[in-house]
Amino acid sequence: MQREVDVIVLGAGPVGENVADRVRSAGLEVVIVEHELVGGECSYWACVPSKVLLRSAAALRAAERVPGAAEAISGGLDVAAVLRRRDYWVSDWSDAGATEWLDGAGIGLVRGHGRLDGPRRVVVERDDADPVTLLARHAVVLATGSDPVIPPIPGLAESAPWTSREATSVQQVPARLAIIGGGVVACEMATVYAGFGTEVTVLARSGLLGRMEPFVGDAVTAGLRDLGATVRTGASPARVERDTSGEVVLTLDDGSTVTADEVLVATGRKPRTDAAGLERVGLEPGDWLDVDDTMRVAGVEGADDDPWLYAAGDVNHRALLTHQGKYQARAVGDLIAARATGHPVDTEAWGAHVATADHGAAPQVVFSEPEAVQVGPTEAEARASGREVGVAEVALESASGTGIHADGAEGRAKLVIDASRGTILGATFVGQDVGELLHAATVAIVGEVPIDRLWHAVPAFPTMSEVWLRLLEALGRPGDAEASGDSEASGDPEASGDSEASGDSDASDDEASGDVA
Ligand SMILES: Cc1cc2nc3c(=O)[nH]c(=O)nc-3n(C[C@H](O)[C@H](O)[C@H](O)COP(=O)(O)OP(=O)(O)OC[C@H]3O[C@@H](n4cnc5c(N)ncnc54)[C@H](O)[C@@H]3O)c2cc1C
Ligand SMILES: NC(=O)c1ccc[n+]([C@@H]2O[C@H](COP(=O)([O-])OP(=O)(O)OC[C@H]3O[C@@H](n4cnc5c(N)ncnc54)[C@H](O)[C@@H]3O)[C@@H](O)[C@H]2O)c1
Repeated sequence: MQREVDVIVLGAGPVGENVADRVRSAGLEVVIVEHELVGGECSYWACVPSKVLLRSAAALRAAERVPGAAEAISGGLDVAAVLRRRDYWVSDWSDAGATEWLDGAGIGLVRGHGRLDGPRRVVVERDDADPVTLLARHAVVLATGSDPVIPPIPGLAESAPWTSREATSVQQVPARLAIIGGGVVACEMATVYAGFGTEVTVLARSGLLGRMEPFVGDAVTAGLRDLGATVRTGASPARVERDTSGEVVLTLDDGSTVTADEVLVATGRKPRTDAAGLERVGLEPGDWLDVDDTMRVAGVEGADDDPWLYAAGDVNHRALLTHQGKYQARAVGDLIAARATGHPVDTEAWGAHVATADHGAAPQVVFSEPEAVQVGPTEAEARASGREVGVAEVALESASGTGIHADGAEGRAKLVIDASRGTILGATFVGQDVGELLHAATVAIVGEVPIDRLWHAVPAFPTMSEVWLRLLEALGRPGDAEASGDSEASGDPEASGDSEASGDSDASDDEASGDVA
């Protein structure tokens, strides 16, 4: 069977769905191919279940930190209720609702495994029917996502390790969980399971969250230890074995052992391109797909003057984040539609048909204990790029809203500045509920808002956002002779109560630094 449509999208994760939605909204005929669940990794085994599993314990901890609310707590976390809430959010791993949405949007669905079979041609192998060949009049978009990597540690693959899938779809919570890795999945899952009362051991070969500012890893290490988790940095498993009793024994490179009921591998991702027919268009199966800012795949045989193959989301490795993949999807979907319908194409930086923000303006929230968020480069990355860099770093509790939010709240905030242009390059926050502080930083970076103008963006009193004011103070008032080298940031003169929690000026002085190098 053969069918011709305007656009074929391979993979119905959040990214594929958004590409299909954009081209369909422009009036094109689109078919999406999915071999598992419509909604993809994010909806059933990643973002959604992980955040639901994290939320209940975070809410409980938040209440414990506020006198008056704390006294009302009459028990511990109800893990069964948390799992039930997770089951609701993943629709019991049914994609009936998602397919209904596709139907309503006029997007065709072909269930089965799709692979490229030449230019503009996709073959879909189906379980319950003959293969179907799809031909695209305009474009094929690969949105096939990524899979977890299982590193070649002797015995690991044979020990029935968990990946993020088992960790997020758990029905029986293990008493002991060893986690290999120190990245985002490791930190979030350590937070989940420590919150459940599991004995968690994190084995990180370097520090935690090593791609963020160094103080982030320190804060999350301390936060996880406060939850009762063991965090071992500089620890690498040399051998893993599941013994006859079902226990997993990890022998580390220093000869010590860790025994657990399950071992979670959280050591990064690989592209789902090994069985996508890449070899039929001159690409290497198993590789990440190299794309330009319009998501056009580089190196496609015979497509130099006639682009037709695009890749968006995890599979292009620009940013392994749902929101960033969906942003790419909007850009490429609109680009394909514009080209197909003869409308102007805007591929200049920050234009409608490019994903410019992937370079240096992609925000990430790590929902660990405490939360850790970042947009743009770290100080080290900015310096390595050869820019003239300034920094401001203050304690989160220098804003009195932080202390009101939760007793004993602590955290840090840092801005990385392009000192020659007077704009923000990067921002990092760590502390309870800092996720909601991040978008202001993203807006300032994308908008290239001059720091002098940011003094007029007044954060409301007494919100945690007043930490922005503390950061500006650390950089110095516009026109101050020695503005940017000032290492003193004042606390909040309105604050009262315990100086450590409220951001009293004395408390914050030695916590703040402004520096231009
Ligand atoms: C535990 C965990 C938590 C996460 N939490 C967050 C978070 O909080 N926020 C965030 O922004 N990101 C988070 N991420 C990352 C996020 O899940 C991914 O960035 C996102 O899922 C990528 O979307 P995608 O559509 O590119 O790929 P996917 O969601 O993986 O979807 C790809 C789809 O393509 C299908 N497919 C693949 N190959 C074929 C083929 N040949 N034929 C047919 N169908 C195919 C797959 O079955 C799948 O449905 C998390 C990741 C993990 C592992
Ligand atoms: N909240 C969020 O935004 C969120 C949550 C979860 C995952 N994600 C995305 O999913 C992606 C995957 O997350 P991840 O945590 O698997 O990857 P990661 O790249 O964040 O971390 C991988 C970790 O594994 C370690 N590692 C790698 N190889 C190893 C080996 N052989 N032995 C021991 N340790 C090893 C690394 O040092 C690192 O600490 C991330 O890129 C992230 O963007 C996002």
